[in-house]
Amino acid sequence: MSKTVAIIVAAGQGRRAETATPKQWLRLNGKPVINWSIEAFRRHPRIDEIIIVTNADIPGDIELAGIKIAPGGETRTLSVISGLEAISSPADDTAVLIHDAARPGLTHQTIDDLLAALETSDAAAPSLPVQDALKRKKGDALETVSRDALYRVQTPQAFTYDTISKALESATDLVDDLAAVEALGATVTLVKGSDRLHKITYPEDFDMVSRLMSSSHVPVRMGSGFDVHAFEPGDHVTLCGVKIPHSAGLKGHSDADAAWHALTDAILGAVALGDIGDHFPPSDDRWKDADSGIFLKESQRLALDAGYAIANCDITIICEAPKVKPHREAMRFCTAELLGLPLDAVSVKATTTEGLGFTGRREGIAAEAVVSLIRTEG
Ligand SMILES: Nc1ccn([C@@H]2O[C@H](COP(=O)(O)OP(=O)(O)OP(=O)(O)O)[C@@H](O)[C@H]2O)c(=O)n1
Ligand SMILES: C[C@](O)(CO)[C@H](O)COP(=O)(O)O
Repeated sequence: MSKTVAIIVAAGQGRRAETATPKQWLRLNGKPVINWSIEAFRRHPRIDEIIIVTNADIPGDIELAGIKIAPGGETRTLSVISGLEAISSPADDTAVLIHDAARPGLTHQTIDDLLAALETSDAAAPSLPVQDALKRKKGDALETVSRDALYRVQTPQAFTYDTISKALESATDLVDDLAAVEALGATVTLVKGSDRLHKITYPEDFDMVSRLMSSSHVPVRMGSGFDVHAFEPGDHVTLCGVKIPHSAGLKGHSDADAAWHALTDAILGAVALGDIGDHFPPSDDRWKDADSGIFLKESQRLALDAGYAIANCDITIICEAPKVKPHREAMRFCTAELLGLPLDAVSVKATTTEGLGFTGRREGIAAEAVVSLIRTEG
């Protein structure tokens, strides 16, 4: 597949949800409903382009960097067509994932499953079995409908560009996008859907989706991080943002601040958002010689977006030299100031390994960090 594009349709009025502002712009578990899907796509390594379809003025707290906006249509289907028209230089085999903004519970597992299914099918979608008994009204009577081979189908629905653009050519109002390709006899794979992908449709859905997405809706979360950098020729090391004179430097793509890297990983770990390498890959030139304070601040922002604030952190630096103690207060101060925390919420400690191992042989510095986060709302 040449590239992968995510289209998030967000041009609906949300009438059934009965809210003054359409549901996709309301906050859920700490951020706007649509942000959950934007971030799931943005963080997925295979998504090359994201398009949001809407006519609304998008609220300022939605991060739109690198996202294209396409105009909404009268119906969901017309909005999807508008999104398809906005794709930059599509090829026949461009993979297109079409997703409802109203389904915030998207996970990378679903995206992975859909893209894998698309390798061998024209289309793929997440689906769930029907659990309840199904009845059809026949006048005043009821008849039972067999559940065999019946599925509830969710979004994202995945297609090759060639398949979906042809299928929707003259469509105007379909129940979903699969309906268009089914009519052409295309091959469709159903992958495992999930309860947390439930669509917010009615007022009670907000609460239900919030709970489904927050199996981790706990008041306190913990995270731990660990990092190592090797020595190289140089005259200082940077730890917790403080330049410490030394007979060697630390080797790394960024400023090699092992202490702040460990703390960044601890924060990301506490909210299960991957690790520093996922967000700031060493292959990205933007992070060459970067101040690691950027990574730390961003991890704090991501945690806040997920509804958690840093309560306290404890960093341990492991090396024979340089001596950390004379710089410990500056390191605490620098960390507390960057994160806007009281000084007594930041601990920095140091230890040697008694001459043992790579730190004992003075080949590099290791750092570990533990952090606790507290819920900011809900
Ligand atoms: N003309 C439309 C209608 C719907 N949608 C989007 O399609 C998704 C699924 O639609 P639905 O839940 O029906 O949303 P609404 O149309 O907003 O809801 P309602 O039917 O209750 O008004 C939503 O993300 C919605 O914003 C869209 O982009 N353009
Ligand atoms: C596209 C969809 O979300 C797939 O389940 C669903 O068909 C939308 O239906 P709605 O009636 O427009 O909410």
